[in-house]
Amino acid sequence: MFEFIDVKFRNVLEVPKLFIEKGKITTIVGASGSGKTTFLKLLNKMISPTQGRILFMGTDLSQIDSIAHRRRVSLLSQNPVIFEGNIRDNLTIGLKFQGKPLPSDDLLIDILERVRLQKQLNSSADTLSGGEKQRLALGRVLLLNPDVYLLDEPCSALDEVTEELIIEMMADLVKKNGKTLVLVTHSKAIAKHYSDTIIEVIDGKCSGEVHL
Ligand SMILES: Nc1ncnc2c1ncn2[C@@H]1O[C@H](COP(=O)(O)OP(=O)(O)OP(=O)(O)O)[C@@H](O)[C@H]1O
Repeated sequence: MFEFIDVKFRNVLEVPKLFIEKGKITTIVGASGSGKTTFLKLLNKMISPTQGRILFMGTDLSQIDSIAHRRRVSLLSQNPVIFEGNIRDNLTIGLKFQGKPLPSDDLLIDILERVRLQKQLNSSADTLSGGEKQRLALGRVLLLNPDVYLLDEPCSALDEVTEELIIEMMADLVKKNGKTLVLVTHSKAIAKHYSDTIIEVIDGKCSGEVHL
């Protein structure tokens, strides 16, 4: 689905050759500051290579409209923004930006269940804990229904049990709905258990698949 050819981004990240497969789970591991977030940002065209090329379904990303691309490839950042307002507003804000019709409350409640957030749609979002905010933001991305999910440590504020449930839910989505997941995680256990491919970034260099 993605192919990296001699890619560099400034002196931050170097990816000589790499494939990311459609319909699979690819996990990115590496030390803090090694370049994992930069890798995800290249995939959804938030930044562009300063050298080399990235192909998406065979087309150079430089030839693809950035906004159209981000509708197909959604990035959930490490510290997602939670907007003023209630849970419903926060779930639907992405759809509103995209000019898409708003879903029924039943669908929104189903999304909250999938991200294991036991809150009412009308309750305020700013009093949520860090981990609850993470799950709310994941719910927002699920509603956008992209082809590719780029999740940057989506469970960093969650306990192990909830983390497992959330990753399990995402893995199910990949299997049943043919989605593609690229996941940054610090958990080697999660990486080992769920990944089809594990990629390690070491000091800004990403040389392909590793076996943990
Ligand atoms: N646009 C940029 N220009 C220059 N340097 C950058 C840019 N973006 C990030 N960096 C630097 O590149 C390095 C890698 O950053 P990145 O956020 O990709 O790391 P990371 O592996 O995701 O870290 P963490 O696990 O702590 O989130 C950092 O030292 C960061 O300061």
